[in-house]
Amino acid sequence: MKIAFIAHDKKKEEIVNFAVAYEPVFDGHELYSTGTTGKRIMEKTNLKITRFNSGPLGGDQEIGAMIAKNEMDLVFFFRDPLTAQPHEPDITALLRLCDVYSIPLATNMGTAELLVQGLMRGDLNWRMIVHEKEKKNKGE
Ligand SMILES: O=C(CO)COP(=O)(O)O
Repeated sequence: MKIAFIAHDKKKEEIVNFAVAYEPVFDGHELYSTGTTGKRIMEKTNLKITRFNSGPLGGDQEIGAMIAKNEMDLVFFFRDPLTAQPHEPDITALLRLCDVYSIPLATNMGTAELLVQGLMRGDLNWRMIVHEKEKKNKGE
C-alpha cells in the first residue's frame, strides 16, 4: 500500500509518536510524506519515506497529484485546526481529492488509530482491486 504522512507543525510530535508506535506495521508499505514531516519521522524510526516538498512549498500538491492518479491508498494528515496556514488552498485541494477518489483519510489521531487497525486487519485490501482494474483499463 502507498501511505502518506503529513502533519502541521503543532501536530508533528503526534504523528512521529504514531509512526513510532506502528513502525512494524508501516515497514512493509511504500511510504510518502511532505518534507518536514517525513524528516521528523525518519529521525525517530528506521522507516524509509519518499519525501516531497514541504507543505507550504507544494508538498500537499505533490501528494495530491498521486491521489489524482489514484495511486495513494491511505493518507494520515494530522491537521492543526487552530492555526491559519499560508497554503490553505493546497490543503483543501488535498482533502477534496481524497473524497473524489474515496481514499481513506485520517485528519486526527483518533481516526488514525482506527485506520491503522483496519490496515492490519486487511480492511483496505480493496485498494488492490482498484489498482488491478486500473491496470486492466490501461491494457497493462
Ligand atoms: O504543511 C504541511 C501540510 O499542509 C506539512 O508540511 P511539512 O511536512 O513540510 O511541514
